Amino acid sequence: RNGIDFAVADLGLAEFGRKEIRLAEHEMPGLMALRREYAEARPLHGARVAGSLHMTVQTAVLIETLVALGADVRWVSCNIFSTQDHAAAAIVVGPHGTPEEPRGVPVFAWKGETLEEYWWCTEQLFKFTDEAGNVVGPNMILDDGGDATLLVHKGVEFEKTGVVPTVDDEDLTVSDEYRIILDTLRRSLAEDGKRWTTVASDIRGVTEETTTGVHRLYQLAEQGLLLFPAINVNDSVTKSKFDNKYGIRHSLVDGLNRATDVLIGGKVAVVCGFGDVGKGSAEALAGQGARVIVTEVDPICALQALLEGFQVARLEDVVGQADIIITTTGNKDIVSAELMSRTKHQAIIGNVGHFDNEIDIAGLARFPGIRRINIKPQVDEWVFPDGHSIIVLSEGRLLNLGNATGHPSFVMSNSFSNQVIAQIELFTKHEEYNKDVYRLPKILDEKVAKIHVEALGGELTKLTKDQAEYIGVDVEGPFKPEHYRY
Ligand SMILES: Nc1ncnc2c1ncn2[C@@H]1O[C@H](CO)C(=O)[C@H]1O
Repeated sequence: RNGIDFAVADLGLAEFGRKEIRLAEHEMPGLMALRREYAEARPLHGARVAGSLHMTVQTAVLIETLVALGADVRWVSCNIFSTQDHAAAAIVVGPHGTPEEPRGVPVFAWKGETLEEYWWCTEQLFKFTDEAGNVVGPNMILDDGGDATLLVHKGVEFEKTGVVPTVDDEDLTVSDEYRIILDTLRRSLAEDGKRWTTVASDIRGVTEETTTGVHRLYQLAEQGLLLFPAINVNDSVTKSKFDNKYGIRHSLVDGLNRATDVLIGGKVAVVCGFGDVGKGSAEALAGQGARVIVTEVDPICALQALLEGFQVARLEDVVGQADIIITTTGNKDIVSAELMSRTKHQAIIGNVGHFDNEIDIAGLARFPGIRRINIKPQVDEWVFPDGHSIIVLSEGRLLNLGNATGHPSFVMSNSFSNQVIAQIELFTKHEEYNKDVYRLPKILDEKVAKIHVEALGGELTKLTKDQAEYIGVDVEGPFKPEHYRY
């Protein structure tokens, strides 16, 4: 309808979504400041931004900021459970449209997608139309976890040989999801053997939201396979030291409460990983009165956990004591089916790492005699033959977004201010960048922080020139050397 294409759950939810977007704007001072700063210049005019990032109310404010700066946008969620349908509807309808005449942004996302639907949605990202009505690709990617970037890179790889590899149906090491990706690319190769090569040639760069997606980018860069420049937004200090830590401190408990309403106080909670996300998770659970045990591979993070007063142990040694197990590692194969078979009755197992490979759901489903009882959407009870059961949240996917609404607006304002700055940087100065992974300069990190300090009523102290010289910095910053760890 009205020329824009979309696939969302229910445009009738748009009015509700619009109300929550309006309230969220007040809580996202960084994005609103960037709209004011760039309203005239519209630096993203000509940008065609393909966004793969949880379609939430907070992301809706990000999308409308990109549009306010001149961008043409298409959007999907980066997770099958994280879409907030009322936010998706409001973005499609737009601030001036109606459900009958939507005039917003093409969105392909709904809460509860199948994996096949998820990858169909992701494919739609790459189908912009130019003024003449021709299908053209994006010239920017905004990614969270790297699935959009992966599709382009795998597509180009297979177009080089003209072959998409086949995988043995019995090969358990190949995930169902990867089989779907291969099928998607097999179909597109048959339709047009140069499609993804053409798409990649137009892309000026990608800006990546999260730890896991950043790992993938560094791996591609190290292998010399990165097809376009990338900005690592995750490692802006005002992203990872805020969103990853204080965002999860808010949304983990929100997810646990909405999913199970189990009292956390007095229980034993095992937090796997003590990075930024693990730190926020442990603090939140301890704040609710849980006795927190941390597992870690990194002695520095383990020492931090010990000095915060947490026990540090191996999961296999404490799994029998745990009432709640939360994975935050960004790694894979953390909680095996065998370990889950040894938990207390009705122990809660959940993940807040980006992908669903931290908890072995596939192995759990193959456990002899296992029974799955769906309690409600994104809450499953798995009953072992011995009669004890576990409660698994969001099928091992991000429970803060699957069982709740993710991080709150104020903390996402910090993250998304970095996203917008990074999009402007790569779109307008892409010739200055090689096919490598970059971070934003500290002075921009401090700019984002300053907006949010002032929004919370914080009063910054001014350095005198003498003091600035004494510590070897400029009065206006940056205030720390590159190697400083916050
Ligand atoms: N409410 C939210 N809206 C959009 N993205 C979010 C939200 N909460 C958390 N995230 C992001 O989700 C990724 C992990 O996929 C993060 O690193 C966070 O920045």
